Amino acid sequence: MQPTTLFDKVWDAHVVRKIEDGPDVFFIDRHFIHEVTSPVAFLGLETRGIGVMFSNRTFATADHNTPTINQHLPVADPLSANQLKALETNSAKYGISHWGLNNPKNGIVHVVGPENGITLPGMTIVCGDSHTSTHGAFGAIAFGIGTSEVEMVLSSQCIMQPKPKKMRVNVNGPLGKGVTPKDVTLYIISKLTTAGATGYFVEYAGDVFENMSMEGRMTVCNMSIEMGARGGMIAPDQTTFNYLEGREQTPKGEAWDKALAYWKTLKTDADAVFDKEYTFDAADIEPMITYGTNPGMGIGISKNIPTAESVEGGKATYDKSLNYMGFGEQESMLGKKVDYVFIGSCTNGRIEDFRAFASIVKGRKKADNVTAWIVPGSHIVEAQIREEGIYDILTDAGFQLRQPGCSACLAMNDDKIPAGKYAVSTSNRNFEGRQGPGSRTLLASPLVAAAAAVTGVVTDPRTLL
Ligand SMILES: CC(C)[C@H](C(=O)O)[C@@H](O)C(=O)O
Ligand code: SF4
Repeated sequence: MQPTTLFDKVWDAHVVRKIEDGPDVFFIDRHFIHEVTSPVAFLGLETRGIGVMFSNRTFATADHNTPTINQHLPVADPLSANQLKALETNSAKYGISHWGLNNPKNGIVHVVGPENGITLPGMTIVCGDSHTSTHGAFGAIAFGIGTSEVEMVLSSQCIMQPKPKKMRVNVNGPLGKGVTPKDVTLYIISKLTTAGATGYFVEYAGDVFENMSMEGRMTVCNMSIEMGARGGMIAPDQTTFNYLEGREQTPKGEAWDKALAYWKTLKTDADAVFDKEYTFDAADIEPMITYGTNPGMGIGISKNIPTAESVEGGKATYDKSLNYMGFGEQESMLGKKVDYVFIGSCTNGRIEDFRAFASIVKGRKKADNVTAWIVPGSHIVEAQIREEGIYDILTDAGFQLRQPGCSACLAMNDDKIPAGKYAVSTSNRNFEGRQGPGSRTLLASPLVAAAAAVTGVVTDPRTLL
């Protein structure tokens, strides 16, 4: 038999119909929806007088427009309130499970799916949201779709998709002190650029990923789309199975054994061929930070901002970007003043991220010049933060814990970084105005965020560990 990749195995198992010279008709196991990209899709169903085909394969959670304080109060912003209401009403109308504000299972869609065992290996998963790639950490094919496709999946549980090309990114060797999964992904994107994986679906392989926790794998797969990839995935293994076993919606008893036997077959065969392959050495990766306005503009924290010649997009893009950020060519990032620190988002809003943040904060104090937004990815993460004593470490240091949501990741809610201010952020995008009009974002890991939060400037976390 022809050796095949993990991606092919999962893809081929879901093709409902092959269309000659056209996209495959593809079955979707799980469909996540949130308040931003679903209202128009539901409106479409209504206009056409059709319903939702598999409400039990569809899951709704509110995250983008939710406030992160006083969630028990009515949502003040009328636009946000409307979106949230629409999600609730549509879910009720079509019998879709809905985790709205104050539901103990509420949180960011890409955090709650895996946490509740809805995301499983070998599945196809979509959501009207680009960071759906996160779920690929479980060996699922997961990707973002547009609102018209949301309508298509709601009504037919299928989607039309051309098969992407395949890329493998290998990273091997032990990771250095203070080097986290976020640094691995920012490093890969800095090497491949934001367009380097356009048209590809990426499999991450090598011992760095084999030794990584599920939280870390989710961070890496989450950021895949920032290098243009359709999605990213990692073969399921014992770490995956341990994470999933016993979660609310994972199969139980005999069904678990049967699922497990199938999941164990989900790996790339030894001689399978990829359209493109990259291999990196873990020893070359340091804690990373971005200095520009796309996620590919990242450097090792001890390095200087590169010259225009070495940057994707050429001098015009480079100058515009540095001008927006208020930085100069060849400057060091270390010591730059920080106004805001944001830890959270579907990239770094899981328990392991708060553990990392607390490991630096413990016994130190928040810097006076820093406003910190500490935002768990879900209520379940929030509960873990309290149970594990992280809450006490944070409050002793002068930090406040907020309630779950996308928060300052994209500022569709009240958490906006003011114009001109610098934010060290554990999220995934540093585009102009992403965290609020005129805001300046430095993407980094939870360790780098913590180091900035206690010193008030960009600081190498290795000096505090
Ligand atoms: C609002 C939503 C459609 C968007 C996305 O697709 O990613 C958001 O989650 C983001 O991160 O920019
Ligand atoms: S946390 Fe950020 S990246 Fe993730 S879904 Fe929300 S807005 Fe998008």
